[in-house]
Amino acid sequence: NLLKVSELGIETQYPQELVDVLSRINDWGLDTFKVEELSDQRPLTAITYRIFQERDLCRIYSIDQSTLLKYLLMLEDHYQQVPYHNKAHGADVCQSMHVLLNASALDGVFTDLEVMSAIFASAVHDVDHPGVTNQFLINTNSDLAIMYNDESVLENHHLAVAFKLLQSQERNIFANLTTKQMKTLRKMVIDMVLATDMSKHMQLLADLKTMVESKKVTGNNIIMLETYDDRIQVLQNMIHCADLSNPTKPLDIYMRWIDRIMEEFWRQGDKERDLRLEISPMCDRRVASVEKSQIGFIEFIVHPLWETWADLVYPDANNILETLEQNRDWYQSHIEPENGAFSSGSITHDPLPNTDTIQAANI
Ligand SMILES: COc1ccccc1COc1cc(C2=NN(C3CCCCCC3)C(=O)C2(C)C)ccc1OC
Ligand SMILES: [Zn+2]
Repeated sequence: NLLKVSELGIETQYPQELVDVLSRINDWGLDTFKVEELSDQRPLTAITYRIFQERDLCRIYSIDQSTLLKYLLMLEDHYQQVPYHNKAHGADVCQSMHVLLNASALDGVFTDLEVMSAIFASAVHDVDHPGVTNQFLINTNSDLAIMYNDESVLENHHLAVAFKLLQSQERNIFANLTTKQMKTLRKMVIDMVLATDMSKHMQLLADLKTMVESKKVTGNNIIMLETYDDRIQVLQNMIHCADLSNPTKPLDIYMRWIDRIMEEFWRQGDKERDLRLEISPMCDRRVASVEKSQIGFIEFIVHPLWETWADLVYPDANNILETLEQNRDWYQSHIEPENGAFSSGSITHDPLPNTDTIQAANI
């Protein structure tokens, strides 16, 4: 088992099972929940450590393995125990990003430093998330909203926490980077994590569509990205896709993420009710329709994004888009009847959360 610990990075009573689950590190649909169970509640450390090994980043950047483990364990401990935005979500987005980076249309496009920045950004992107939205923090005059003047409040906080944890010598995984490399990494990580603010979604998607329309590829269909702006734009959309990847995963896994996000939004709704605040859209556990929320989420946000991403990296994301559409169809055919009673012979459905509902949610 000692060998296993150094290979896995964490202690576990199930080393072989964990090695087996992590052997799917390069696959879409790796079961993050299984990793969570088998790693003794260390999914973020287990997955991120495995990805660093897979990509040989410790050798390339002279990162001491015990320093990496110390940083990852400390980072993981700074994810809060909230229903959805916890360390399992961080681990899931990190592993999803790792797979997206492997698209053959992006083969050789990004440097090792850009790849490490992307993996690091994904691992840290929601650290110390309190389980409420930016709007809630603003509406309740929270310390965080005061600190960040209502602008990308959560995303600025995640970044500050992630970089502060690097400041101790025993956890500084980037100690052996040159000053220039560190400057570049820091800028890219900031740009990627800030792009996970849902209020930037429409602009990000519009820019991605423009890029797809003017897509330039090499002879063997590899995307050409000449400027920093083009390169960071692809990485920003990539982390945004990874963050919104739950509906593109196998249905049983997708459903477990839904359970978690609904509980987190409903708890916010409970807080808003107690504070006599207006309850955010779809956050009232007494009137919520899980199926309708998912259909609105996919129709208005997730599918438009993934359809455009699939165009950019065509045909590498076709299977992902296919699973998304199958999951959408499943929810469309499983909308629960209006609280059991049928009105005169026909089922009437409220219109799906229309765009002003989505707009109202300040995305
Ligand atoms: C419109 O969507 C919903 C509304 C209320 C309940 C559930 C949904 C759909 O299910 C998910 C939603 C999210 C998110 N939704 N949003 C916001 C929330 C405000 C409303 C509109 C803008 C989107 C987020 O920032 C994240 C990414 C955390 C993440 C995973 C989900 O399912 C696995
Ligand atoms: Zn996230």
